[in-house]
Parts: sequence; C-alpha cells; structure tokens
Amino acid sequence: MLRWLTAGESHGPALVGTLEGLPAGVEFTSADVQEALARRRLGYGRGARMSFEKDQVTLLGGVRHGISQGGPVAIMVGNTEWPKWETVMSADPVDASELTGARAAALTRPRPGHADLVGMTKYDFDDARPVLERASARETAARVALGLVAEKFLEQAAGIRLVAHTTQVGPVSVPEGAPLPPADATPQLDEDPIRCYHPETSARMVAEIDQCQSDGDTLGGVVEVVAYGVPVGLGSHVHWDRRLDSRLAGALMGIQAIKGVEVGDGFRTASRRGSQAHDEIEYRDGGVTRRTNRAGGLEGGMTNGEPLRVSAAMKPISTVPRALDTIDTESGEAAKAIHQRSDVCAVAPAAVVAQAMVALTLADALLEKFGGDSVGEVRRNIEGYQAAIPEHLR
Ligand SMILES: Cc1cc2nc3c(=O)[nH]c(=O)nc-3n(C[C@H](O)[C@H](O)[C@H](O)COP(=O)(O)O)c2cc1C
Ligand SMILES: C=C(O[C@@H]1CC(C(=O)O)=C[C@@H](OP(=O)(O)O)[C@H]1O)C(=O)O
Repeated sequence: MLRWLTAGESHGPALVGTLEGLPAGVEFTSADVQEALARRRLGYGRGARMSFEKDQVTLLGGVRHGISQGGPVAIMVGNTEWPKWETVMSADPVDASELTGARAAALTRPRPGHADLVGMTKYDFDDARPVLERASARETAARVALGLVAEKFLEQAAGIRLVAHTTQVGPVSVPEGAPLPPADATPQLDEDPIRCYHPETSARMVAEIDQCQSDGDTLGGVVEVVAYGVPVGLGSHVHWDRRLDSRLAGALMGIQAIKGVEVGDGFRTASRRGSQAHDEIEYRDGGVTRRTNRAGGLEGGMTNGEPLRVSAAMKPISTVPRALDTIDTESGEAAKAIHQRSDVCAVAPAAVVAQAMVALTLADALLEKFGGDSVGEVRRNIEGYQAAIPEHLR
C-alpha cells in the first residue's frame, strides 16, 4: 500500500510531502523533482507570483545516492519568498507590534469560489488568512514532487509512461478524434504554452486567455492524463472502493478547483447507442486488442491493457480581477472581494498536477496487485503474472 501526505501553507517556509510504502531501488534525484516542479510553474495564463517565486527542493529522507531505500520518502519544497512572510506566517507567537502592513491585516472580505467563508465559519476564525493559506493550490507543488517519484517507480518497475495534455480552455476544445500525445511527448512550450499538443488549437486557447485577461475575467478548462503500458488487471470489479476508476476519480477530484472527472469518453458515451459506445474485442497482430478505446482502458473497474485515459474539468480561477460581490464579515456590510493578483487560467499546470495524482494512484494499484519490497521484485512479479496468462488471451 502506498500512502501520501502533504503539509505546509502557501506563504509558509516550505511544503513537505511524505510517501510511505515505496519499494527500494527506485532511481530519482532532486534534479528530477526540480524539473517536475518547473513544469508545474509553466503554462500560459499564470500570474505574477510564478515569475518571482522559486521552489527549492530538498530530499529529506528515504533516498540515498539517488536510490530509494524502502523507508518513507520525505521531500521539502522551500519557498524563496519566505523572508517577506516570516512575521505574518511565523509558527511561533509574535509580538503584535511586529505585525504591520497590508499583509498583516485581517482578511474579512471572503472571496466567492474559495474556501474563505466556509473555512472561517467552520474553523472559527475572524480572518480568512489561515483558511486561504492551506486551501491555496500552492500545495500542489508537494503533490507534484511525490508524483514524480511515483512516476519513476511506474516506469522502472513496469515500463508505464504518463503524459498529460490540455483538451479544453474555456469554450476552445481540441477537435474530437485528434491523436493522443505519445508517451514520450514533451511540448515545446514556446510553441505550445498551454500543453495541448495541437498547434492550431493551442494558438486559439492562448488568444482566448488574452481576451479573458483584457476583460478582467478568468477561465477554466479540461485536462486529460494518458498512461501507456499499464498491465491488465489493476483495480478490481469486486467492491466499489477497489475499482480503479473510483480511486482515480477521487484522486483527481481532490485537486483544487476540479469539478468533474471523466473516464475515457465519459459523459459523451451517455448520448451514444451501445453499438457506438463500447469497444469491440478482436485478435490483431497476434494479440487480443480492443478496436477502439472509448472506455479509456478501464472495464469493470480494472485496467484492460489499452491506454488509460482520465480527464478532469477545472472551474475558472476563483479570484476574478473584476472583483465579485461578497460581504465584509467584520462590518456586516456588502463588499467587493479582495483581489491583489492571480492566475487568469491555470489549466496547463493543472495537467501536471493531474498527472502526479494519476501516477500516485497507479503506483498504489500496481503495488496492491503485484507487491514487492524492491523494484526488481515488483518487476519479477509482473513478469510471472504475465507469463501465466494463456497465449490466446495476451
Ligand atoms: C494549479 C492551480 C493554480 C491555481 N491558481 C489560482 C489562482 O491563482 N487564483 C485563484 O483564485 N485560484 C487558483 N486556483 C484555484 C483555487 O485554489 C480553487 O479555486 C480554490 O481552492 C477553491 O476551489 P474548490 O472549491 O475546488 O476547493 C488554482 C488551482 C490550481 C489547481
Ligand atoms: C503559488 C501558487 O499558486 C497560487 C495558487 C492560488 C490559489 O488561490 O490557489 C493563488 C495564487 O497565489 P496568490 O493568491 O498568492 O497570488 C497562485 O499563485 C503555486 O501554484 O505555486
């Protein structure tokens, strides 16, 4: 079983991620983690904070000389902006006279679409700061760090490769039937800053973001994660919480601002007839295959050997520059929501986060099916299982 936890606040000194249950022998370095974090920062529509703040990676435990040791992996993602926030976000008590300036003032105009108002009520705060600090998607940096480790494990133990792409920004979508990005795809971000791998659509998405920004508004969209080389039989049909589709949906819905998840063609299959919705099975090129992959590689809650495809729909960024109506919790009057700066569209970084969550979920399912305390043992277990599948069913 693989477990993961994160801790830390948006303007705290660092985020920390812990991954427990990772076998020994997974090769990765702090440079690999740093690279994954850099991918999460990029993407057209990100706000000013991304340009000056830097992530500083420290591998705190569970890895030695670039190889996992079997113990919990702990990764710290330091925040270079911490000195500016040291007093406001100090863990230890500070003298009230030290708390000065706009950052120290209580935030009493909760922003619609954020956790601010409900969090203040639920946790009994008269300031939204403690709520927004933890609700912020800055936390996804820790998940991406852990997801990179899970991805290395998947590739080294099972040859599984993941790629994530943007399929929709606001009303602009990649055309139906466009080819999936291949396993080794890396977008040229100067040509495709939205990570959609479809140049013509990418340009339209960028134009849509520009228009939205000049209108003082924000955008959401849809991302898809594809996993290639997943063995048959991860997950199970026997119980609801063992179905891999249910676990993937939960993992993706756990990302800030994700409001819907689709497996394969998802909602589109609801409008089709059965003959146009399912994937007929055939022998081709000496093996069993599906003629189409509308199911996204999952049947009965189990992987079927076809590329796994899961999509997540992101709502538009909640902090709208053309400030939305709210209330002031201190004065009890109507007010305009606070807006300092924010992303206009964060769909491209959400693709990187979605990839991390799918990697962690698949790594957990792989270990559940095959077990093993080292990468070599997991690999041998997969090979043994595959060798026992009758030839005419492979
Ligand atoms: C990668 C990423 C970046 C985000 N950046 C912002 C942002 O700059 N401003 C903002 O208001 N919301 C941003 N969000 C979304 C908020 O965190 C989210 O809307 C908020 O937590 C409430 O959403 P919920 O109701 O799904 O929790 C971002 C989300 C993600 C995944
Ligand atoms: C810092 C990150 O994203 C932040 C997520 C976020 C939010 O409300 O979720 C709001 C923005 O921060 P701020 O409100 O301080 O400008 C983003 O920059 C990050 O992804 O590393």
